Amino acid sequence: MIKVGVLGAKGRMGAQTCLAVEEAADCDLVAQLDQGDSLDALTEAGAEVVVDFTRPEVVMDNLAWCIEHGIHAVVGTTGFDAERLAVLQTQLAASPTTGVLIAPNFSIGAVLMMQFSAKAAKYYESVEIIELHHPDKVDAPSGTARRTAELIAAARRDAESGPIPDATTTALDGARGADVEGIRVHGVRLRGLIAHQEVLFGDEGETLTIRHDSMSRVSFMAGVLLGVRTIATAPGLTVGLEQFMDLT
Ligand SMILES: NC(=O)C1=CN([C@@H]2O[C@H](COP(=O)(O)OP(=O)(O)OC[C@H]3O[C@@H](n4cnc5c(N)ncnc54)[C@H](OP(=O)(O)O)[C@@H]3O)[C@@H](O)[C@H]2O)C=CC1
Ligand SMILES: O=C(O)C1=N[C@H](C(=O)O)C[C@H](O)C1
Repeated sequence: MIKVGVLGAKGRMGAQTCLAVEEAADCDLVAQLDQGDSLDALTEAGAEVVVDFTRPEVVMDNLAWCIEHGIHAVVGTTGFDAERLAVLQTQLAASPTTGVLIAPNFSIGAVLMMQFSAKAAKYYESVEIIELHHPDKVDAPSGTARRTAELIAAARRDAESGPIPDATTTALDGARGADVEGIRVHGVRLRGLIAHQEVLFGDEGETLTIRHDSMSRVSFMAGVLLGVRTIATAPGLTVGLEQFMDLT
């Protein structure tokens, strides 16, 4: 049995994760912590793996504590940039048997959407991303959109693609979205939505739209459990659930 602790257990994703871990025959939910709870409860309960769905402003402290105590971490919380990942690499170097997975999106379909988008990137002159989420989300653009843009930008660099055409010379603030490594990312916040993304590619005479929809938070749970089951075999830092999937 894998002893699992959940951070952010009272939140939307944390609560769903507690249910999924409780239902998993090979997992034992030993700690459910939220705002104000001491992390010491994790060691007291013997947690081997922590799942973090908290907030960008607290996740780094949680991870520093977990790494220091040799507890593996499966992380869905957003807010990771190159600087944060470098900090984690340094912390993990001092705890070489500990694994941390940072997964911008745990939905298998969303991972495939990102991978397909990276594959398509070199064939199209134009690309833009639209992410659509529930209005209670605190960060924009979404972690998934940022990661998708980074993967597309890397693929375009590798292919030595030219600049994306855009003749805009005057615009209202925000009209052309955020710029993530040269890729335009647009955010929608709408009651009724959960998590959705479209990646639009265009070239002379054709467009390609790759769309993914999470209609329920259950959609993230297969990925979370894959992370929980795999992380102990993957010491160090892993970014992206695709690293634990067979995508060959
Ligand atoms: N990777 C993925 O597949 C997914 C990632 N996410 C990401 O996960 C994160 C959480 O999303 P969501 O569940 O919707 O957000 P919620 O706001 O519903 O949940 C976050 C929970 O964490 C609690 N919390 C805050 N600080 C701490 C702390 N120091 N220790 C423990 N708990 C704390 C919050 O309490 P309080 O409200 O009192 O602050 C809240 O209960 C976001 O970054 C979101 O983008 C979401 C969906 C999927
Ligand atoms: O806050 C959310 O809900 C989600 N957050 C993640 C993100 O920012 O990409 C994953 C998914 O989009 C849901």
